[in-house]
Amino acid sequence: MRFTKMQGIGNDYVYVNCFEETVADPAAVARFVSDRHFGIGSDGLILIGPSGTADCRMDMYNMDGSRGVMCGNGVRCVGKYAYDHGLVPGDRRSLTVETLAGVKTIEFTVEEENGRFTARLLTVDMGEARLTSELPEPINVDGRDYSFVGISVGNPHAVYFMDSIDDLRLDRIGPSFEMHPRFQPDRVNTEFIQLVDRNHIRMRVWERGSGETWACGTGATASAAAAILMGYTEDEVEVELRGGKLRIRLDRESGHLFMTGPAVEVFRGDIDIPENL
Ligand SMILES: N[C@H](CCC[C@H](N)C(=O)O)C(=O)O
Repeated sequence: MRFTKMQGIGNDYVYVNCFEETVADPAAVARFVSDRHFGIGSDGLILIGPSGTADCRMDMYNMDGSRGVMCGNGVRCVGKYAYDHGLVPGDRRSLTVETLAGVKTIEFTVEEENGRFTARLLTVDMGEARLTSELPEPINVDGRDYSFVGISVGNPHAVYFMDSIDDLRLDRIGPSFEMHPRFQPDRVNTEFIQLVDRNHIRMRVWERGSGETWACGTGATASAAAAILMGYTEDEVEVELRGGKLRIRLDRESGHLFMTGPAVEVFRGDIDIPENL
């Protein structure tokens, strides 16, 4: 199976061009390729395929093989892949990607790299955020009291505003937030936010199905929406994550949130998928 390894501020996935390849059991392949010791190493698997309603389609699978509805860092990389690999005409500076959370429109700038034009900075219309909790809602996790803001941007997020986030042992506490009864049966992506000022927040994330990742585009979008809703920030927020920074902007007229960030191709390869996955 030919693949392309790409990352959006450190949130790395294995991408497969399903215009050319067929992946019979994406959940099993996601678990196999994501393994950082016995596979390629990634936060999951993303399939880029044909669409009847957009320039292409994105299907995203977490490290544990569970299917995600939407992936912010992933859809930027899909946009870059589609442009760089000629899935759309070279004079385009925007394209559409079909996802389980609807068709997303991406605008991008193009740079010349090694004599080729390539998309590097991309802005995604992430649509509207939907509040899924009280503002905020109290919760007890492992005997400790917290409060969270529940936000859906197609996929579910629970946003916790903390005094500090660097000392959090997400490897220990993350599963308790993901598996808390309040968020079953779907589980939830959990963001821990430290406010810097009215235009900057810092974020760490424990992702449903992937654990702590170095960035989460939908999580950054949900967190900015929560911070704006709570009155903590202005309508444009820089979100600093472990792997880099994203810019989230709320357009009050449309109610849509726009996420801007980079997308990088790391390497290409070919891997034999075992029969008995
Ligand atoms: N890393 C992704 C989020 C994937 C969400 C996935 N963990 C789920 O909802 O199951 C992002 O950049 O938005």
